[in-house]
Amino acid sequence: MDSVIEDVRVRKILDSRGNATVEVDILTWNGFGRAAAPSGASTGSREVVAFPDGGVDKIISEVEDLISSELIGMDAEDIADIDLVLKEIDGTDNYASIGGNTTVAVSMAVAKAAAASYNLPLYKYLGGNFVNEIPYPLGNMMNGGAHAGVNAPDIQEFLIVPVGANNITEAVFANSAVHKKLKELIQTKDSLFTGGKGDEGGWIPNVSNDIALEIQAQACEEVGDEIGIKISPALDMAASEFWDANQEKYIYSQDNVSRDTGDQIEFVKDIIETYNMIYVEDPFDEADFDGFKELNSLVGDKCFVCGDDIFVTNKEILAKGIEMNAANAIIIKPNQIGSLSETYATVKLAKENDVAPVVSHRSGETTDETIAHLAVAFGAPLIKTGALGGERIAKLNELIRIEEELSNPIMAKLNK
Ligand SMILES: O=C(O)[C@@H](CO)OP(=O)(O)O
Ligand SMILES: [Mg+2]
Repeated sequence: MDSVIEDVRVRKILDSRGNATVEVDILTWNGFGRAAAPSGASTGSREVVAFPDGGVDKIISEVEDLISSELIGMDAEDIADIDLVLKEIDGTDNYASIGGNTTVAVSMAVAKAAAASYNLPLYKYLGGNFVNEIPYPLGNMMNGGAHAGVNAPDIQEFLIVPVGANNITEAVFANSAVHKKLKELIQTKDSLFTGGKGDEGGWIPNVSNDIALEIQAQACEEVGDEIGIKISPALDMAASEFWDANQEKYIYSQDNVSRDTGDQIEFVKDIIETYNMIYVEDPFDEADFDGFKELNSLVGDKCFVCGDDIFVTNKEILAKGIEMNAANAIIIKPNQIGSLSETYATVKLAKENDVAPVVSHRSGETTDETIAHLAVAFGAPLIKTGALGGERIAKLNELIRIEEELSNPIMAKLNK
């Protein structure tokens, strides 16, 4: 009764890139939930469709009433049933008619409304009373590729993990200290540096991939020494973006170098070993399960080899990855798959097979803080949600609040 849905509202709002996205309100007898969908720039080809032709305007004019007439009267606690209803309304297998961004915003708002109906925070409603692990934040320090402009490195994201942090506050401030340090270090290498930032708040330096890697490591070391905790470098290469299928090569335009798959395996392995990288995401094209498998067998004991575009939060595709031992971590982005229950199914399969779920933002975000709760509820060891910028700190500051609420919080175990 408390959680029976009484009203559904869908509105068009801005995302951090200035594009339109949907925000959904769910009102129950005794609660309220609001969630907004993010958008990617370097998307995997097998992600569900974000919006149909006609975009958010079509959702408001044609789909909102359809959804609200089905959902009003249903119990927000029945999230899986509601997700099925959304799938039926859509009628395709990739949310092509009403958009995975629409369905995921509804699905997350429903979960938040259910939690609020019982006066519970979302992480506790979904994860139970015993959850107490806080994920380490993968902080975004420098941007290249699809998240930056011309003359930037080809590697999309130079990330860090403050692995020695004892709590989330220490962790997020370590990340912001490295971000500040990098501004100084970039200035010594790039005389034309304007202080420009990419979509996720990392700096955009006009330097080679190698120099970016060097100053990333230097910043981790210097700040780590200053504050007395270990900080490890990490990457999201988003290699599908610079894989040339015709030439069968990875094209590093900034360095004037191209590498075939064998060279790429060597190159990435060398980076991981030289810089003690704790995490490398999408080091190969999304179709290259063999490249992933090879790298994972070489470095998987000391480094998270994480699949994003390759798995697109899809349980069936992850099952193939598990069978091949292609990765030991998976990016979890609810809008890649279109609903909370499908997201959970993928997380469950990952955890059952020792594949670490890494809950993640998108490059186009809003101030929605839901993924902070999902990361804690799912027991994710890592959360990827930038380091700075209003839409990024919305999640980080929510983690600080969650940690404060927990009676015996501990940082997650990374086992690397
Ligand atoms: O590649 C990624 O992991 C994400 C987020 O960092 O980028 P996008 O949202 O553009 O896919
Ligand atoms: Mg990625």
